[in-house]
Amino acid sequence: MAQYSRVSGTVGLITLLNPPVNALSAAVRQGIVDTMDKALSDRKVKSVVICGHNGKFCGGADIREFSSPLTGPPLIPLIQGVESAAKPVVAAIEGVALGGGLELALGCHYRIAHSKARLGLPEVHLGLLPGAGGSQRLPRLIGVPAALDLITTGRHVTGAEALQLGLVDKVTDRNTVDEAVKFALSVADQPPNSRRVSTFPCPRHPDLDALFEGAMQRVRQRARGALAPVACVQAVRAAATLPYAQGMERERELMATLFTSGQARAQQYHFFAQRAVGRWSMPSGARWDTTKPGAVHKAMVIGLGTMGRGISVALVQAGVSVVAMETNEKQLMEAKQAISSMLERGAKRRGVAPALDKIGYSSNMEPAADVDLVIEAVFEDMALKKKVFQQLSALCKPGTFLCSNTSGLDIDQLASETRHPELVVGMHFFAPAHVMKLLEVVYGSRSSPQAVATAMELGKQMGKVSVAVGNCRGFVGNRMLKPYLEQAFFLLEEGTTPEFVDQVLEEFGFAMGVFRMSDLSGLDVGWRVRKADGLLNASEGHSARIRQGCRYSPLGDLLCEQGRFGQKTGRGWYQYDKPGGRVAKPDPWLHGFLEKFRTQHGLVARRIDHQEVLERCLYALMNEGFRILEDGIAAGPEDIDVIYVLGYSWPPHRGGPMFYAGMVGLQKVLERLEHYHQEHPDIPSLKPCNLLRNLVVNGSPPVHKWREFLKKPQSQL
Ligand SMILES: CCCCCCCCCCCCC[C@H](O)CC(=O)SCCNC(=O)CCNC(=O)[C@H](O)C(C)(C)COP(=O)(O)OP(=O)(O)OC[C@H]1O[C@@H](n2cnc3c(N)ncnc32)[C@H](O)[C@@H]1OP(=O)(O)O
Repeated sequence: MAQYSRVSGTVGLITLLNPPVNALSAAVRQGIVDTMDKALSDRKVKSVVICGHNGKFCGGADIREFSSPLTGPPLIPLIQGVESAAKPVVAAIEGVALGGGLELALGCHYRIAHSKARLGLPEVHLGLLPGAGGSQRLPRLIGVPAALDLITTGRHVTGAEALQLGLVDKVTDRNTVDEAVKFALSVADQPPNSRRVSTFPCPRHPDLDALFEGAMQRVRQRARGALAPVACVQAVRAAATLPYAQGMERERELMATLFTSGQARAQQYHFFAQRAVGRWSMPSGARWDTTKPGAVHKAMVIGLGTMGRGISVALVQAGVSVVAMETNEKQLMEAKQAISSMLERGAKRRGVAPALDKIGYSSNMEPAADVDLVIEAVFEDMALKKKVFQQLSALCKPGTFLCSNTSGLDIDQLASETRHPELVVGMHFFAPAHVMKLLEVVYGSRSSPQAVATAMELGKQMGKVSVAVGNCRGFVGNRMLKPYLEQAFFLLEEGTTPEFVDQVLEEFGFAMGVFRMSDLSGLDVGWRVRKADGLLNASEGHSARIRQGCRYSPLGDLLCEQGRFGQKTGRGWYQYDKPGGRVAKPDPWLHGFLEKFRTQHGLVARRIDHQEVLERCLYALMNEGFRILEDGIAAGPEDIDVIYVLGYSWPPHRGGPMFYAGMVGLQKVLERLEHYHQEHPDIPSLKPCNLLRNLVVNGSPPVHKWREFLKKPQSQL
């Protein structure tokens, strides 16, 4: 709804009221129509101010309403009504003016913003475009290049930057509503005719064709198949080339296509899923809203390889004092330099001073006695990690939380090395740790709710989306990666090439196909794990392609034996111009090697098509996702989907693997898995899991209902 009052004698003040972000729900839209009528018909009122309740102007259209038929007054004519008002209307922008919120402000005749307010048109992240005139008014107000940037990236600008762009008329550090009311008094006698943005001509640009060609190329490269960024460029082009009314018609057409697309549904699901994962729970019944996190003022990071460095930077940037520890002197010196320059670059980007005084260094564990939380980031080796946890347990003051950045080792084993296993949790960061938004917080069977709450909260403080998951090999992300990688290897054995598999996966929307990804992260990483698991040697009398009773592909091991570790050695699944090179080129040696391998093992290469690559890789991954839900390792499909989109470059416009399974149709996923499992009975990951079968038997309910079919995990406390 919206509240109305008359202030300072002649100003009609309209306050949008819909906590927490004053989204433009049907009730709010009706409220605006009613209060505008009041203000315009009250003869004492000479000008109008629109503001938002509780220091937030407006977070945009109510996204929750998009899934049902629209009711209430539509936004486009509402904004048109504000713009054509005969009395001057001023938007008082505090907190946020996003999406439809900024479009409403663009319909006002003046915009006054707090310097710290955030303004933007982030619809592109929801699979949409600014569909209430934003794509047509913004270029008219700030010019085509700046509008293209804001609309295609969805980035927020501060009030201060908005002033530079010409998006707002005035910026203040004082009370924005008071300033807007003063401003409204000062323009009360000026007819707003010349202030209607829709009547502005679009500022001329010397070479519109080149500008739009360049923009289209850039968005297509980044979009990975998403429709919205492309439609955003098309809509702005309409603003630049057509009269306003025709531009609005084009905006409507493009919006209608996006609005009804599966992509918009997927991206909106992802928006809410990112927020839902914050409401975590544990099998014990402990929950986010009943558990208080411990305070973390000072933390220690142990091991300053790539991960430890990134984690240290993320902590310092979150305002936590850090002791960064590394026993290898050379590594320590290099880390100091690298961390300082990362902090300096980050501070420059954010326009603040680098907090170099927040970090100290040590070559021994002693400082652990004085910290609230430790994050161990040493080499991925259980014996080494156990030793570190034993030492920490002896050194740390009571109550210090002990966290491991392991990417898949058993948290319970680490906890059992300490005197207080309840203080131990996994904090699985993703590289680069100061950039990537995802954090998997892993609770073991004895982790206390407070330890989980502390890690979750610390992740949030670092600007991450934290997802709480149970303890199992590989946790959620890497556990699901295993069957996906396996299928890719098997497909090579059966006749395809790394280039074809990668092409199919990249066309699907992954930033990198599985083989390019594996070259980037290093083939030796998986090799070491397989070695530790005793998988490298075939048992006597068994085929080299069977290990521990299941089909196994030794291809990765054979490459490692040749010293082909990927980008770092200049050779892997592809070849590179030098060690450390980044441009992957097909490698004739690799193709010959695959042929030889097939001959040696009596395999006849067959033609493998796009559909088979996609189905075998993705459906095996999804099937593992269903198993994870069945095992209670993830509390719901949203947890898995957020992990995959934010940590494994799953395309956001496909929602995440579990959401995508629903889009494809659970029945179809089940049938195809059954088909492939029949063809390959020695690959257990292709055997459809019970939860998937159960969901299909129950009519394939939509993803938000799946939790009803999950067994309540039993408390192990
Ligand atoms: C059949 C054919 C028809 C075709 C024609 C259709 C034409 C339709 C015309 C429609 C006109 C479209 C108009 C417009 O262009 C579209 C939009 O405006 S889309 C919305 C754009 N806005 C955003 O994307 C902002 C989203 N929100 C945020 O980024 C953040 O929430 C925030 C505002 C920056 C605040 O961040 P925080 O303080 O961190 O808080 P949270 O993020 O945790 O949010 C708190 C709480 O609020 C919920 N929420 C936030 N924004 C919205 C919203 N816009 N709608 C609904 N709910 C919102 C959020 O989910 C949290 O709640 P929780 O999920 O935790 O319960």
